[in-house]
Formats: sequence, C-alpha cells, structure tokens
Amino acid sequence: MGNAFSWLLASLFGDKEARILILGLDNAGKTSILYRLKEGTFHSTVPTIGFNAETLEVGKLKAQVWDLGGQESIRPYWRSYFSHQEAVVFVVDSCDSARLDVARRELMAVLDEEELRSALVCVLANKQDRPEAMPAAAIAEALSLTSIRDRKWTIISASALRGEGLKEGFQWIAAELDNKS
Ligand SMILES: Nc1nc2c(ncn2[C@@H]2O[C@H](COP(=O)(O)OP(=O)(O)OP(=O)(O)O)[C@@H](O)[C@H]2O)c(=O)[nH]1
Ligand SMILES: [Mg+2]
Repeated sequence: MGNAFSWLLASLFGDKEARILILGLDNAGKTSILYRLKEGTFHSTVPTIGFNAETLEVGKLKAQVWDLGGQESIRPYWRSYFSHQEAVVFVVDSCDSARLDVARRELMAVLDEEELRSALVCVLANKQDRPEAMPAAAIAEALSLTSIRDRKWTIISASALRGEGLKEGFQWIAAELDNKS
C-alpha cells in the first residue's frame, strides 16, 4: 500500500525512477560511462568485479543504473539483475573489432531473456575518440541490430573520454519511456 501510494505520487509529480542496466564485454567502457554521466569527468577505472549502482539524472530522466562487470566469468551472473529493468544500455568498444562477434552473441542472449522482453535497447558505440574506431553503422551491422524486431533499439556513437553521445543515449531512453506511458 505504502509503495503503491508513493509510486502514484511519483508518477503524478514526474519523479519516477527508471531502472537501467549497462551491459557489454569487459573493457567496453561501461564504468567510465556511468561515472562520466554521474560526475561529468572521465575517471580511470579498474575492471568491475560485481557491479556499480548509481542514481543518474539526465534531463528529466531519473534512473537507477546498474553497471555490471563484463568479464566472461562474470557474465553468467548478469541475469540476476534482469527483473524490472526498463532499458539495457549495451556498450561496445568500437576499436575491438576482433570481439564484435562475441559482443553480438552476448547481446542476442540478453535479448532472448524473458525478463527483458520489453526492455528498450540502446547500443553505445564507445571510444569514438580513437582513430581506429569503427563507425556506428558498421558496428550495427556486425551486431545484426536490424534483425531486432520485437522492441525499440538504437545505436549511438559515443566517447566516455570526451563525454559525447552518452546523454543522447539516456535521452533516447527517456523519450521512449514517455511514449510508452
Ligand atoms: N579512448 C577511450 N578509452 C576509454 C573510453 N571509455 C573507456 N575507456 C578506457 O577503456 C578501459 C576500460 O574501461 P572501463 O570503463 O573500466 O570498462 P568496463 O566496460 O567497465 O569493463 P569491465 O568492468 O571489466 O566490464 C579503461 O582503460 C578506460 O579508460 C573512451 O571513450 N575512449
Ligand atoms: Mg566496469
């Protein structure tokens, strides 16, 4: 009852918190993106063992954001976080062409999960500041994004280092959530 009432108030006053997961292979830049958005600066990071969780406010979107470790041995634990998530931000290292196929398989496995069947998908093609970065269109093709038919998705060129493309990704999620409600 208390929860239902506070949710109603939150809806009325536009203070609903979305739940967003940041997923992707190790070294993609997930933690860098989370803290770039949270603090506005680019921090050095260490590989995430477990998760980081922060509340982010991007424009009018307020979200609980979970950044999970992407190492192969940790990926089986991702599914513990899948329930009640409105969106997945899937981060790709645009310079890591050798592992794009692994990234595609991991993304498709995530999209097959029942608990995430209505989650929005925003792919961030990160590290676009580097000269060897593949363009977002090539990454979209390598990830077979056009085969995704059961949900809204987008791909955005991004750089956690320069702070580019990140707000745009979260604003896209906010706009799509507004359309849904
Ligand atoms: N040049 C460049 N380097 C980046 C960018 N984003 C992240 N990095 C670097 O990429 C490396 C990995 O970044 P993390 O944010 O720790 O990656 P992660 O996806 O959280 O990795 P795991 O926690 O192991 O899953 C670090 O050395 C970052 O400094 C970017 O936009 N440009
Ligand atoms: Mg990390």
